[in-house]
Amino acid sequence: MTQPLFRVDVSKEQFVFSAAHFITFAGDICERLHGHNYAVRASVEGPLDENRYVVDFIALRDAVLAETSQLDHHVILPASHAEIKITSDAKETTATFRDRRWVFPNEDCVILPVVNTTAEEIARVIAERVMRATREKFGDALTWLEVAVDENAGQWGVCRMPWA
Ligand SMILES: Nc1nc2c(c(=O)[nH]1)N=C([C@H](O)[C@H](O)COP(=O)(O)OP(=O)(O)OP(=O)(O)O)CN2
Repeated sequence: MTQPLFRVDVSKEQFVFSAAHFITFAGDICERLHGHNYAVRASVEGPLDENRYVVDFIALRDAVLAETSQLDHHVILPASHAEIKITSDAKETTATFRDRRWVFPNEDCVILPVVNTTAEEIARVIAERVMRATREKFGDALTWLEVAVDENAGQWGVCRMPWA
């Protein structure tokens, strides 16, 4: 008989983070700076442990919250975009795209290791960081971790990472 599959999902009001960003699309269209109230859901699949848990909801919740809290009330900028260039001095962070320029106080910015600050890429970064933070506690038996980021009331970017 096939074994049942188990999963836990955490999707909390506390995970909502308000942040500003802009992306490029269709080659060379660069959005204006704008904000979203991003929502986040995280899921983990695997066998049940001795508690009959996949993982403890609370541990997963706290690991996700640690990441979303760092993004709340910040401008999210891409570290690896081909044309959006980010530089920082002691005080300010400057983003440029061709002849456009945005200048922010350093403390208002979070620069993520992404090509474009899409919901999919933000989901990947959160997933990588949550996996790193929980790997020791959750062990090796899980099959995958998924993080979903909602940019605008039902527009989700989702990243599923093998628990390898
Ligand atoms: N697969 C993806 N598609 C799009 C993404 C994304 O991250 N992944 N992102 C965008 C833009 O960021 C866009 O700004 C989305 O914001 P939204 O407010 O939903 O766009 P609208 O222009 O329709 O704004 P309204 O205020 O709702 O009119 C696009 N696609």
